[in-house]
Amino acid sequence: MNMFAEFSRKAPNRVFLSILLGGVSGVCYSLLIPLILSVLKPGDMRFDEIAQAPTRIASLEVSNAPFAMVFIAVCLFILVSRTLSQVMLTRVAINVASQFRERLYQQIASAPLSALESIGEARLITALTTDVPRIVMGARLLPDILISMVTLVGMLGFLLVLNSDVFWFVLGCIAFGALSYQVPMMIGRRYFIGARRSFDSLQGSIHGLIRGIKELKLNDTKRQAFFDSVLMAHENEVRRQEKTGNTIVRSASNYGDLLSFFVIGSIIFIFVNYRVISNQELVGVVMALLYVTGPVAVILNFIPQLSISRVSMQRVATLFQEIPAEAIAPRQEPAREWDHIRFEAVGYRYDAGGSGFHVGPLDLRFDKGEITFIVGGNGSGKSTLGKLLTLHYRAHGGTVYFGDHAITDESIGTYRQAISAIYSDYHLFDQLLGVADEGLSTMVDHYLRALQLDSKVQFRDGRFSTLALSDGQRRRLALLASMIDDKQLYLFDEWAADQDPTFKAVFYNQILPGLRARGKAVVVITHDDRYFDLADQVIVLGDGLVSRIERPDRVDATIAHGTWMSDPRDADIFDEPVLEAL
Ligand SMILES: Nc1ncnc2c1ncn2[C@@H]1O[C@H](COP(=O)(O)OP(=O)(O)OP(=O)(O)O)[C@@H](O)[C@H]1O
Repeated sequence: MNMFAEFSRKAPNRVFLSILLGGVSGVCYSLLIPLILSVLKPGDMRFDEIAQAPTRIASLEVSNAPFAMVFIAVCLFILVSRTLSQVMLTRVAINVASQFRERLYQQIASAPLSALESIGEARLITALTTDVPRIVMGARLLPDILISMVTLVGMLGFLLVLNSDVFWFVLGCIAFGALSYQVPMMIGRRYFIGARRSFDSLQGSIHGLIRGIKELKLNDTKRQAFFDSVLMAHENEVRRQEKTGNTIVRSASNYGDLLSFFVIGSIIFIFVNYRVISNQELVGVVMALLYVTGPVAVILNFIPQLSISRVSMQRVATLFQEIPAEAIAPRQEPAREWDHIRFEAVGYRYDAGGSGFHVGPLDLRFDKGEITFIVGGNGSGKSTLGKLLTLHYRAHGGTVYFGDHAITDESIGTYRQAISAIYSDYHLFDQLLGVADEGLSTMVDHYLRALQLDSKVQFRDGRFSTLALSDGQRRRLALLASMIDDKQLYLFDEWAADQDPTFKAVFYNQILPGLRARGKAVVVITHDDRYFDLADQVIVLGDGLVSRIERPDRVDATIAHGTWMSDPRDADIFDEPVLEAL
């Protein structure tokens, strides 16, 4: 991916105009020297005649007034055109960066969950927070580099007019300098690539530090080991690579800085002995070369930074390639009515790069108006089955039916809309997104009371007043959001694990039966064997396969405990004494 090509593709007109302005500004910049020389050397045939007598302009005596005016005009023009060029190209750069991020957001949102799980959070966050700003930084340098290049070309043109021998000599020196400068730059770039790669691991360790702070605080030995062999190992690796890369690149760029002086020295000490050159020409050449020192320094100093940007550009490009688009047809069929979900020989295997764990083949059925418990030992494949059921994972074999409809690329998107799931690694948003406003506050307040959260959280202007809650309370708030969604299939992955016994009972004896009574298909991944009787079917998993399916004689908890967790949309239950049934 070429940064300049990307810019040109995004905003060709503006990029062209800014290059034009940058180029013109560079030409004007390179015209300043002949202009000054022509004032200092009146009578030189190469330059126009200039006025000798001072002219009064606004009580100031000005020599060579016409030249002075041209000089000021050129300076002002440089100021305006350069600024415009920089501002325009920087704006394009900011747009490109923002579009990069947006493309990443879109790609993340439309990638299969399995691909995101295997890429890992650390890499995605680093791309968004480190690589994209580096790309912008590189883009911001482009106008300066461009202007300096044009100045350099203009100055070479001036040398050609002055003395063609000098021109060829300087050109040869620049070619040699540029080539000899490239070798260390390439080596330095390798170190930057290495540092960038190590940065992903460092990011992962930083996550470990922040998320694992509680464990680390309780164990000094563990903390020390984590610092020595994980966090600081990555930190040192990044530091080492960046230092070495910078040392090489800095040395090369200083060498580049002095390039103009090497050329000047070669001309005044060596060249003059081999070719005829007048003193006036020599002064002109030296002035031109001194003048060009700045632009050369800009080009050479900014190139290292550009190479850092290029590394980031490549990382983002690789990431784009690694995140596959999910196989979902752009036009989705409307969902048909369904009363059950059926698995027919459904199988799923984690990539060989992951655990290689395999689930299935599974033949299962989940009915609306029934509660299914999925039980089994740790690692038996319960959550994997859950993700197959909620259509987050696509089966690698077999077919998932919603009613009589086999899920395909053309329908998976619409059938997903019928599902609400709370996984153990759920994310709680501080607002209810995509829900109609009408009656929302009343409904949320009802559920807040029912879930005993009304003294902790308020719902105002579409947001929850706080998410600073206990684990169990946060999970209740996630349940509230799920209830508001009012879907047809509910999946709870160990939802009740961190609820107190009272609320656990509420969940199993009231919330689940309430959902069943409302005709939802309810699937619960659980270890709470005390409540197994409540289920219509219990699927026992072992090592990715169904060990057995039980259908306990259930107590109809809905009838036993009323409609405590009913949807306020269904009935007028606002006056019901909450938890009275307990
Ligand atoms: N993202 C993943 N990448 C690779 N392998 C995975 C991934 N997630 C789970 N696995 C593998 O699949 C197996 C089953 O995991 P799963 O989460 O389905 O088990 P579970 O029954 O829900 O366990 P638990 O009761 O501990 O939550 C695990 O042993 C693990 O080897």
